[in-house]
Amino acid sequence: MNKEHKEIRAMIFDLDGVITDTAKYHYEAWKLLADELGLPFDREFNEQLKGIDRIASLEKILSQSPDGGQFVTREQKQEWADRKNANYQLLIERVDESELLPGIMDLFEDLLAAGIPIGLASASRNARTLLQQLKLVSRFDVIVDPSSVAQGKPAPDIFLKAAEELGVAPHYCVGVEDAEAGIQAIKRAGMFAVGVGDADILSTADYIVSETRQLSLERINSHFFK
Ligand SMILES: O=P(O)(O)OC[C@H]1O[C@@H](O)[C@H](O)[C@@H](O)[C@@H]1O
Ligand SMILES: [Mg+2]
Repeated sequence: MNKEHKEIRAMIFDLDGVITDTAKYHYEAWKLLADELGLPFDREFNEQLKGIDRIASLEKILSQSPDGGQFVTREQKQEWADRKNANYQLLIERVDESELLPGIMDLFEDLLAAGIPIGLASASRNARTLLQQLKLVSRFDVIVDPSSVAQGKPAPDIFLKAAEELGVAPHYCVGVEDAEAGIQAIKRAGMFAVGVGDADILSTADYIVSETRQLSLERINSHFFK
């Protein structure tokens, strides 16, 4: 592709840990369940669960048990996943606009002013509820339902679906993520990946900031054009 014609035509966001700090509530909700099941679980292990859907996350936790969780039935897994989700829904009940991460609203304003559409590519089935609580639903041109894609992150499906629904070719899209699995998904989709968080964990991103307050359209643009 001719570099001179390269420009950002869409920005596609993850939700948990990028727009709002719900990543901490996912951790707490899994921790409660893991403690009940007597399974080891800490913040370091939790890093592997970021971006990963509910059942796949549970399976990773169960893989820590002596038999690797291989004899757990589908029904039992569903029951535990539902229990984690009930824990999580209690924790997010009171989330409102005050829990928007710093700099996100300014970035959305800049995107709006520049006419760049915004998509949501969250693995969470609670995403729409959270966007409602954050009063953000109308900000998004596209919200992909994670149950509508065949494979979760790190597969590229959800980012590709967002780009398709926005009508923008992937190489004109920027994806923003706080999880390793999410960065992999963006890269596999052929998009420019912005990582928010630890540079060691997100090392395959094209541009990394440690906090959302450092995100700006101008800075992302200057790296996109490199
Ligand atoms: O259980 P939910 O709300 O559908 O979320 C699925 C996944 O959504 C992702 O956004 C989170 O990073 C994961 O931690 C979470 O497991
Ligand atoms: Mg995330």
